[in-house]
Amino acid sequence: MFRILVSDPISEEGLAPLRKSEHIEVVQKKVTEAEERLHEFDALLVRSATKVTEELLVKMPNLKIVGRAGVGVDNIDVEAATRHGVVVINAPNGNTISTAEHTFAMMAALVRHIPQAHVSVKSREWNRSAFVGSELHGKHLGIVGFGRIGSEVAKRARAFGMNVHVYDPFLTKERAEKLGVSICSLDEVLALSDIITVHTPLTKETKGLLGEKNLAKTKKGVYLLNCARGGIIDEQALVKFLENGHVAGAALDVFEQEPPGDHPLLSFDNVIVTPHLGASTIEAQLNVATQVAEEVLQFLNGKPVTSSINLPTLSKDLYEKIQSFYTLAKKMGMIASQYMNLPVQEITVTYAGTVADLETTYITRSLLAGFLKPRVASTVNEVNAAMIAKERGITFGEKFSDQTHGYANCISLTVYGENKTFTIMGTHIPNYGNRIVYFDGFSIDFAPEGHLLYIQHQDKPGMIGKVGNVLGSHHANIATMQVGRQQAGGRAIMMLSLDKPLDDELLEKLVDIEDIESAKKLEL
Ligand SMILES: NC(=O)c1ccc[n+]([C@@H]2O[C@H](COP(=O)([O-])OP(=O)(O)OC[C@H]3O[C@@H](n4cnc5c(N)ncnc54)[C@H](O)[C@@H]3O)[C@@H](O)[C@H]2O)c1
Ligand SMILES: O=C(O)[C@H](O)COP(=O)(O)O
Repeated sequence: MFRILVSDPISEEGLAPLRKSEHIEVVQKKVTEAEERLHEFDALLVRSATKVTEELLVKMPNLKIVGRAGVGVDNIDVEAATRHGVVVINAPNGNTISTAEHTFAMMAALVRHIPQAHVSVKSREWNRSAFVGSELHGKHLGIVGFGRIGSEVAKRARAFGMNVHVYDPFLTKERAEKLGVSICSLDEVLALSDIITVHTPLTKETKGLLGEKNLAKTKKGVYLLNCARGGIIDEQALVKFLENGHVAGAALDVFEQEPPGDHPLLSFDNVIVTPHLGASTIEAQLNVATQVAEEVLQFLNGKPVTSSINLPTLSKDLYEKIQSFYTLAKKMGMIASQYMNLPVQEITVTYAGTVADLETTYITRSLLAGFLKPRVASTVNEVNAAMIAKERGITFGEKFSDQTHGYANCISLTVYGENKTFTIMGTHIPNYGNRIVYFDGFSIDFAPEGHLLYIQHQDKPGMIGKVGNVLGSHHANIATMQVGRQQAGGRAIMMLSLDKPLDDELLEKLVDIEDIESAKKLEL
């Protein structure tokens, strides 16, 4: 049974596919109400209210995936989730239109004083002269952050006859041209705009981006909007600039603390507010819930997720192409880790042939996870493998080569320990499977799976029989056997696959055979 905790209000209709599955239990409860069962859940679905902290992750040792039904993941400690091997996904597109529309509704309401006029009329007043507004037409709109929402706001602004100025340090000239906007510096946007709206994520760089220093660069009488994240416009600075009359008004959907409590901003008549409603439409909620539910189902079925924050994302198509290499790489990592049973400083993966054209980051992560698995007690997977390797002082890198050694594709792994280097090479043969074709100096050909026994010995007649005798007399059945040697009468190897794991006593008996140099078992 796969258990999912839904700790914020998420569209029931969107989650229906999860509820339908008999292998899934969906529990709808706040984290605080589910304290006693936290350790059971495999997945956690949230919006912006639940804070996914390290402390919560520790209480949820079974957690594998956090799904954010929305865009912003600033309520999730992604680094901690990565460390715990927990995949974090979001639903980045589902609420774009709703939030852009909300921004626009706020903008129109702000410059036409609609909320204030509404309250006045409801109080039985009829004061037309108190609410004279301004047109949007012909005004200069500054957009800070030109991603999904920023660009949708721009489209609507142009339809209203506004002049749009955009600041986004990551926006390419080509994309700006395609979207019909001119890229400006932040200072230009501040100086030119009658209205400024922010649509960036909340990051170290954007926190307080519109603070005292930058607000001082804006036009007197500027209107400000924040439907992105509380804190991008510094709230204290905003209070100051409202008090001195420099800022004509502000529309805020988000706050540094939510709910904002008795915040001084709420006492300004020219500040209009909504309680983080940007994504609160039936359509957006259905979209984000559906996206997250589909992703969780994918994950549950061992398929790739497409909107992960802490994993390279893969399309279904690409996943199908890399799946075999992904498995091959993991097994190669596991073999290397067990074979090189000593501290390792460096790992290099070389891709050649058709595999070199694929998303190798994913394959490398799989290899690292396979390598680390026998060595770390905590969960290790593609999500945290790179981080754990780094923490353990293991550097790793990818290389690309033309040398396919006669195969259509080839993955080589070299592991560098203090006094030993180990190289293994694998290939995937369509309709045949994964094969290891080179092992620590020997050409060989075996399938990397099951209970393997690797023996190094002198190439002498009768060695196979001696090994077979010892194994047979202890009821250890040999499924397959591959042999290799560097030269006749020199060093040779056997790679056997057995029906059952070999016990250590038997391993010692094998090493005692004359001319056997070493015997190691490899569990894959
Ligand atoms: N109010 C709501 O309910 C609501 C709903 C959805 C999204 N949001 C928030 O809106 C914001 C934008 O969402 P989106 O989906 O458009 O995200 P997005 O990732 O598509 O766009 C963000 C843009 O900000 C730009 N950016 C990053 N750092 C910047 C900086 N220092 N200066 C200027 N630009 C910078 C990025 O290049 C990107 O183009 C996010 O903070 C998101 O959490 C709020
Ligand atoms: O980042 C988002 O998607 C929005 O802020 C929406 O947040 P919500 O899901 O809590 O409404």
